[in-house]
Amino acid sequence: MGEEAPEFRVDPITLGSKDCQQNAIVVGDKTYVIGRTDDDSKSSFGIKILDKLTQTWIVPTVLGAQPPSKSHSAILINEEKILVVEKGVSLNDSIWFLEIDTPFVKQQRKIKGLEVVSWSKGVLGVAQKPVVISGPSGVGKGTLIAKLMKEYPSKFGFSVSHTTRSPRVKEIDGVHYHFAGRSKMEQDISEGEFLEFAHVHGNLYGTSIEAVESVTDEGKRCILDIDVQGARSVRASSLEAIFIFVCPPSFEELEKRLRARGTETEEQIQKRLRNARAELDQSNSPGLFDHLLVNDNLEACYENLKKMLSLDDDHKDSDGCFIEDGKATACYSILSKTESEVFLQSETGEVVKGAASLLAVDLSSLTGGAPGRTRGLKIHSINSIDNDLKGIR
Ligand SMILES: Nc1nc2c(ncn2[C@@H]2O[C@H](COP(=O)(O)OP(=O)(O)O)[C@@H](O)[C@H]2O)c(=O)[nH]1
Ligand SMILES: Nc1ncnc2c1ncn2[C@@H]1O[C@H](COP(=O)(O)OP(=O)(O)O)[C@@H](O)[C@H]1O
Repeated sequence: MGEEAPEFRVDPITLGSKDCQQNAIVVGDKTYVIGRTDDDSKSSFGIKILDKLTQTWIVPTVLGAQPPSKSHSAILINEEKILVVEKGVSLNDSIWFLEIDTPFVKQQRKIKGLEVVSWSKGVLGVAQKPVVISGPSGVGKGTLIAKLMKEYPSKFGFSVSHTTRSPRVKEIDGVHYHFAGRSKMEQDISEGEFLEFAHVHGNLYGTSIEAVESVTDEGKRCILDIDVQGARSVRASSLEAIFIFVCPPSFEELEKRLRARGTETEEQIQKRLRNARAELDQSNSPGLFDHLLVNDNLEACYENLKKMLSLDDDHKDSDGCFIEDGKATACYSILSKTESEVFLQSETGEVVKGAASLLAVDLSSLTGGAPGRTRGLKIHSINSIDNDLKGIR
């Protein structure tokens, strides 16, 4: 256990009304005041920053879904983020990060030219790596993914992309794609809500962070069907994934499949075939794809895909990391912190079933962050008698 970090000062202050609880966190020349405010019976989190140099208050633009705005305690984790622990909600919903200077916040500050902070929800456990599947139009990506989802409905979940293209006859909004208007989609991209986006065959396509996170929240492994540009962007992002490129046995067979599918006009088919050549050329880009999969015989190809996925099966499902009864209402507040752990104490003093009156939150292997989730939290009980991680399934 390390020493208390001396440079982090936390001054929880409770102002006048019991409806307005605020925490002041000092970070260099700035003081972040995080407070619950009740306006017109609607409770929300207010955030203000006092710049000590200029003695002025700044109201930042706040990105991300905010915590439930019950009572809370807060502590500075490092110069990038503040941990906020909510009381009166389930333990699974109680851990949040207010990002004040992460790479995402820095980028958004630059884009907007404004002071920005962003919320990110803390999630226990690590998830299995998402699977990115790319390949030319008509090669059989959708067919392979549909087979996988049918055979393993509780193991895999599909990342539903946004697109500005029109729906095909059998496509359902929200299931195959989120069919979106261009201006709204462009605005959401500029707000930082997308993991990646690309112009493909004349339309805009993109993966929202929520599309991936919501699958992962369900404890499923996320599958992304995206083009090569998208795969490149995901490679460059903080999302660790495995990348598979599906190739046709020949260009002639690709053309045959595309025509047989009967979903595109001749002009659209020609455009897809032109783009297919470029995509096939890029499939060998060094360091981009982990696996090349030839889709000749469908059943044989599907078996190969399954083999590829089990090769990467080193991460266990995340449900092993949840505190038993993490859905029960909890009332923890921050007690202290070390380099990598924050200690929480139950305010009611009573032991929540499966948890404990004293918890250690291990922050050493956090991944992700605003505007999605911060994953990789580990929580264990440190009750004096019961020090054996009782309560961790
Ligand atoms: N970059 C990116 N590409 C996407 C996304 N969703 C779909 N695509 C790709 O866009 C291309 C066209 O998809 P679609 O219109 O469904 O046509 P299809 O490939 O002929 O079935 C395919 O290469 C998809 O992999 C996305 O969210 N991002
Ligand atoms: N191995 C295969 N052999 C023959 N036809 C295939 C094979 N895989 C897929 N198809 C067919 O090819 C067409 C294109 O497949 P699809 O999954 O829509 O491709 P993509 O999603 O890559 O655009 C579909 O009509 C599908 O039934």
